Amino acid sequence: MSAPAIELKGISKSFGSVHANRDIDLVVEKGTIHGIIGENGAGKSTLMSILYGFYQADRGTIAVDGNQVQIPDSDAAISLGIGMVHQHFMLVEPFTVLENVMLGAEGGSLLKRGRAQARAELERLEREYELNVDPDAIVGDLPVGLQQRVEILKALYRGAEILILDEPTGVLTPDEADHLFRILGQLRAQGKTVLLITHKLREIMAATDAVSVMRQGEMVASRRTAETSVEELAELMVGRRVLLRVDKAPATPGDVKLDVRGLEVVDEIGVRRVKDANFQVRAGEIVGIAGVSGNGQSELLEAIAGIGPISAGEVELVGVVGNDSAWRPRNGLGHVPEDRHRMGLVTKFTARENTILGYQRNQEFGEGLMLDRGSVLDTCQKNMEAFDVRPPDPNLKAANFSGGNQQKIVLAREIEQDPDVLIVGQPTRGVDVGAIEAIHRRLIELRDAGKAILLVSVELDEIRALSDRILVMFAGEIMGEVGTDATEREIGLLMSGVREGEKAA
Ligand SMILES: Nc1ncnc2c1ncn2[C@@H]1O[C@H](COP(=O)(O)OP(=O)(O)OP(=O)(O)O)[C@@H](O)[C@H]1O
Repeated sequence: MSAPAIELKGISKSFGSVHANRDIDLVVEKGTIHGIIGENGAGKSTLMSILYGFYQADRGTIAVDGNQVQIPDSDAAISLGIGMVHQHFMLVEPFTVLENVMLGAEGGSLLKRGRAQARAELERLEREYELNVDPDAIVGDLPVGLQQRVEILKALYRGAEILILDEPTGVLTPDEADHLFRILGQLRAQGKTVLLITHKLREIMAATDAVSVMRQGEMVASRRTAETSVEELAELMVGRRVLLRVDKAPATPGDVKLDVRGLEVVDEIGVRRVKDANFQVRAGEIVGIAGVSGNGQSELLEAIAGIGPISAGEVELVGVVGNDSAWRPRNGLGHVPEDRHRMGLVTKFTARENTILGYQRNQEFGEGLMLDRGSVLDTCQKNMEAFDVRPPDPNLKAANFSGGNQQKIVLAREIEQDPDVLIVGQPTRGVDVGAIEAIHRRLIELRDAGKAILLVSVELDEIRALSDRILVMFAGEIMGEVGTDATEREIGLLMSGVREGEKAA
């Protein structure tokens, strides 16, 4: 048997007092897809960053193909055949696909190939791995699924034999995710090795050969995928049994709290993103909006939250305290935006500062221009406890929390303000199974306490588990409403733009 593609021994890494990685051993066999799972903040991204030369381990050794190596920077990783597909792509948007693939590969013999040869090589890679993208397309114009392919092509162009993917499906539609897994299968068939970080245990079960589990900086288990189950993996990750379904009593809806009438959103180039949306959300119910991402849900959510344009129609918060002011967060409307980096957090600010983002004018945080620092700190600590934010350090910059813990900071801020109406976009994106259980339970508690909740999620399972009624959006239009007993197929048809009566036609 050949040497493992990667063998890590005793890898440790601390950031101040945080032991992000403790004495980690890991063996990844060549020609396999190896999953890495673990709670938010378990240390997965840190470990992969060490392997890619972003961070240096404090202790421990790395062997690639049986040879012990040093990886001082990402150039060293690339020359060892290690490629990384980042969660947030590192592409130059105004450049073409070909230019992006060539960029940074200029140094060595790669550029000497010249542009024509580079194009030929790119086209060969595209054919070999089903990675079709137009080499002359401008990267900024491509949807995220295709941008991700460019990242993969870029790594392969540099000769990657080992590919690290950090939560690659978080931003993809289900079709794009399926295609990605076909590509990963092709890579494996050609003898390449894939390291896949994901929170989606179903993806682990469907796509990987082996899986390793991290918890609080340690590697706690490795399994062959065929010999484990979703339940066992969930328990290994969080150290306790996890309820993988949501228990809830039927809703008892009260008065209408959110009334959306004839809402239209037209974007700056004249495309109707939301078409004549009409619906209501009552106190004590969760209304879910299902749909493949990019079908107008984001624009709808932003229009209702008062941060996106409304071209026609009305959004009324009925009988909600302070509804006369234009300042939405004080009006009893909480908003968890879909994109926590763009809208939910200021990553340069500390967790404490992020606790009052958008709420800084609330009286409890001080009068006029004077902030009551004690009260802000107290709220931050309470929020961190309620949502199990790790580490519970109010003075840590938002950027230095793991992705899932950043999400918890945003959720805590919006939910703990006790709004009458809560609109929530992708609440569990990048969040681990244990935290998903807690977030789902909290949303149900809020519903049962009489809050009106509008939920947008591209995870159909999540929509079905939480919602009392489901609206399905397609191409900006609400195609129909279904109850919680609707089958996946029924919802799937509406999601692809087919109404019940239209099937025969
Ligand atoms: N640059 C940094 N400075 C300080 N602390 C950091 C830094 N990078 C990571 N950490 C801390 O190290 C720990 C591990 O974080 P890491 O991002 O590796 O977790 P993760 O398993 O990838 O989590 P997630 O699933 O939420 O993305 C966390 O407690 C995090 O706050």
